[in-house]
Amino acid sequence: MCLNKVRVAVNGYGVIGKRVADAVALQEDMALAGVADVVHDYRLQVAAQRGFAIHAATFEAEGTMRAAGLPLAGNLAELLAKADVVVDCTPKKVAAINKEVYAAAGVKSIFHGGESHALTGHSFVAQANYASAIGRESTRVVSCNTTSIVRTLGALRTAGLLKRARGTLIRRASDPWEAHAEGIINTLVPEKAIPSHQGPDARTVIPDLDVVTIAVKASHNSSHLHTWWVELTRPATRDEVLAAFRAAPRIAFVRSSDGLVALNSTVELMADLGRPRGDMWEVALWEDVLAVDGDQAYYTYQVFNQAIVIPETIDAIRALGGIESDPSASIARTDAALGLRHDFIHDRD
Ligand SMILES: NC(=O)C1=CN([C@@H]2O[C@H](COP(=O)(O)OP(=O)(O)OC[C@H]3O[C@@H](n4cnc5c(N)ncnc54)[C@H](OP(=O)(O)O)[C@@H]3O)[C@@H](O)[C@H]2O)C=CC1
Ligand SMILES: O=C(OP(=O)(O)O)[C@H](O)COP(=O)(O)O
Repeated sequence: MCLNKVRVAVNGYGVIGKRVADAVALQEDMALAGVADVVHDYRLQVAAQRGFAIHAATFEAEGTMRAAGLPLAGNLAELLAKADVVVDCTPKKVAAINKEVYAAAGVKSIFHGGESHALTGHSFVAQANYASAIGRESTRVVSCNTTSIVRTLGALRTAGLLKRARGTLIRRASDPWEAHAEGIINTLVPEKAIPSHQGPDARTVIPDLDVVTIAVKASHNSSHLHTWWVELTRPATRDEVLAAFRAAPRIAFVRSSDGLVALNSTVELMADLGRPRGDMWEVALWEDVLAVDGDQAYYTYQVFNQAIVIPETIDAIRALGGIESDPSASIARTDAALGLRHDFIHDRD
């Protein structure tokens, strides 16, 4: 570590990588060593404008990036030489090949939800298992959907209320930047396997969760929506269930009565709040769409997939870097630096 700051490299400057780079730059205990990628279009040109040190991730990319006029600071090996931790944000299945490269360079590595649990043997959601990641060589920040599942079911579990949960995930078809290249129009596409992979994936973080998920791809690109039916350990009141969610980090209540009636409403709200890229890092849980009937609870929330894993990634860097042993302290530090809220409209604190 350098002057007690963890030096962080980001490999893959796409939807997740560019947000990780910005978030790292905001942390007082981290320094962004640079970013690497293989593309030379507007995405990396903007990174150059932001003053980030840009590296070519492959030999082939070096020539095309130079030819496009990108100010290259070096190759991937040179980036790794000035980093303590690398966050791999390359596309699914590319990342796995990189693991040995990182290990050989003596750099700790963080992967994302497109990779398997087996790649690192540890899957990360800060509020659930930060402590077991401290000092590890690598971990995997689970996907956006799985992160939301662990945050919300973890909240009910911490309150002693969770028996079993069944959820339906209505997934966005593509990310906005690539909507021209792939997408679904005027239909819904059920995922072929039940359970969909997110429920089992949540068990890589909390092994004893009784959870089943079904997923459907829909023809929008803004974010995901989950509906849940949860059997509680005992009859409870609506207020008790709300209190369990309120006590957990990174869950923000939204209300239809505030005009927040759909996925696009919160997307608009984030823009109005001046959030970078309109990002929502919190799970947005509809307070007035939550019902409890004896030992059965029903609720709905939104997962802004492009940003929800960013706070977790920052905490994972702190855990692997070994600079913070208290999970709550890391979560608080991350959330303050990024500006997470418990409620976007009303003062809940
Ligand atoms: N998108 C999302 O909402 C979420 C994604 N994730 C996970 O995050 C990870 C990254 O996904 P995402 O950000 O969406 O991916 P993107 O496709 O948006 O970005 C990946 C970037 O890495 C580049 N790249 C391709 N090959 C290499 C390589 N060999 N070395 C370096 N860079 C390379 C890509 O270039 P090119 O475009 O040419 O391929 C692209 O610029 C995945 O594991 C994904 O599952 C997790 C939560 C949410
Ligand atoms: O939206 C995502 O990726 P995608 O490009 O596979 O749709 C997030 O990584 C969530 O993926 P998940 O559906 O595996 O939880």
